[in-house]
Amino acid sequence: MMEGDSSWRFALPAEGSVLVGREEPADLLLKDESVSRRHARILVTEEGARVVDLGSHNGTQVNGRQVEGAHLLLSGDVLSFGGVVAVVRARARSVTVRRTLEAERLMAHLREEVDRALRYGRPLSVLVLALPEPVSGGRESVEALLTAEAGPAEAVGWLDAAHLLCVLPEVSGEPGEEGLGERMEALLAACPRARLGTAACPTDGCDADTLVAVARSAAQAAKPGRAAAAAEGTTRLDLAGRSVLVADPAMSQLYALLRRLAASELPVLVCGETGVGKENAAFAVHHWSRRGSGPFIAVNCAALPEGLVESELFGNEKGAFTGATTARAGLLESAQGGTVFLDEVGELPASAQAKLLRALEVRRITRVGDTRERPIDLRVVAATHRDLEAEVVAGRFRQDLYFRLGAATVLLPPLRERPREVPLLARDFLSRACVSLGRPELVLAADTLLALSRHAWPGNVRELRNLMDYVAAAVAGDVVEPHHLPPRMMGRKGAAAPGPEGATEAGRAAPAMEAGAPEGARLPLAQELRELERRRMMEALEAAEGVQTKAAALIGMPIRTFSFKLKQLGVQVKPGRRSPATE
Ligand SMILES: Nc1ncnc2c1ncn2[C@@H]1O[C@H](COP(=O)(O)OP(=O)(O)OP(=O)(O)O)[C@@H](O)[C@H]1O
Repeated sequence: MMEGDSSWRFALPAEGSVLVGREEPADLLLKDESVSRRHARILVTEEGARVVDLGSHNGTQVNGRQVEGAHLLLSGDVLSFGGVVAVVRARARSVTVRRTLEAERLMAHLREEVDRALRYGRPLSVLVLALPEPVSGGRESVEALLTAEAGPAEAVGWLDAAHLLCVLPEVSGEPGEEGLGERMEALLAACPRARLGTAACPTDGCDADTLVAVARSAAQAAKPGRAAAAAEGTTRLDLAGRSVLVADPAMSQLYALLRRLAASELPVLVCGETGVGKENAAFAVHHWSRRGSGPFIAVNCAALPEGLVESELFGNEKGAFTGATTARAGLLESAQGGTVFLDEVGELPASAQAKLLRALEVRRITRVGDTRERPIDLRVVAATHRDLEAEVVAGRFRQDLYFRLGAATVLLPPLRERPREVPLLARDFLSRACVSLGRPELVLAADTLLALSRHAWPGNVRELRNLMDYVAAAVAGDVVEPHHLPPRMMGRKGAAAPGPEGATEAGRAAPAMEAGAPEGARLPLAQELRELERRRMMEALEAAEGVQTKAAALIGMPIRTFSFKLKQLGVQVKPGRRSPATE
């Protein structure tokens, strides 16, 4: 939820009704003036969650469109109640979806297709068509076209009044690919102002909700009458040399909030688990603020040497304590004109908390051992992985300081709740690690992407980055296979890793994978089969002098599957010559 200057989280019940409004007895109580007393109702049943506007003054919108009737919510939907914005995040469904409504039936079908694609290593893509307006004429012409064109294995239908979903098994999502290119052209011919977005499994996601969310943001990024692939729904922020990838809809909203906050002088409190990207968020506030050209001083409050916390923060006079041989400016003073980032602010001892509060109130500091006050001109951005409110209740953190620092609070979601960003960040970190080691690029095998998508990431983005650094240094071949990943990433006896929200129906049914087998140990059967397939494909390519159609025919594999698998194996066939480049 993004309300005013802060973001927070609201968990929907597994089943029941949630009244959204500005006054009691609302279950989701919003203070923003733009919200009506009784604004909307969210109904959660085993068929999913739906939102209904209750005749509110400023309306309820989903993805920028006014809600009419009961609107089904999908993961990644951006929901607004007046000026309050929420991003919908689906938890894994443990209940079977009753196949009554079109969108639910489609999603259930997609789940089955994702399962099949992952289980048998088959290509699968989804295509989302976003209509400029939910006009019935456009809808009918698209429907007529689809009925005439749809292949037997394809499923098509409306996600909502403005979004059409096509599930395309055996399509890998390559631009201009046979089957996909014509379909997109035909759709755009029927609906010239629509936007198209595509996403492929497992490259862009390993579960149905993620694939649809990715394809929808790609469609949003496309120009009217154009198509965009998943990568175009991703933003790379270049913050004075720091590169931050943002693809998850909640992260996009949060970065938009950070940009708005940057324009003010408010202190910002960034909350989230360790390694989730809090420092990047703090730096973004600094970079986009009028202080952007000033210093950004990051202070890890948990790492300040005990007994020296105050002199480190506020500086000291010569002789203030044993060892203070010279007068020294503290970290706050060195952030003059810029921003001080107080990481792990919850770890500050009580005396430093009191002194910090005073410094922020009077905008002056006093060095340890000094009596003079010195003016400071800085902005504070603090971060914590703790629940500071609970720390206040427990008497470990000053309430007045909490109020001061937390004027605007931004809660960053953990990586396991941003499934879209896992493959993106993994590829990005891996590619950078390869460049810095001066080695050729590595490719993440489909099963490796699947394992990454199921991992719970307790160390969040940092854990993923470290893993990719390790993989770049340790893997000798061209492809990162699941057995290259550390054993903790994989479940015992082939069970999926217990990613609490990440495991899907498809995931649970996927084939067993084991990792971390010692050298010389037998490979799991699935992997042995992949090795064999790879060898046969390479032999066939050699025998066919690099001509893929011939090679595929030699081993009796459909050409589409052959080129999809080559791509997954990281074999680049030069255009024109069509011969493998990596063997
Ligand atoms: N969206 C992103 N794109 C690229 N890199 C990222 C992203 N988010 C985090 N990282 C990288 O992941 C690592 C951890 O991020 P960061 O230090 O910001 O996390 P943190 O929440 O401040 O961690 P801690 O809780 O330990 O202080 C850094 O190397 C950071 O650059």
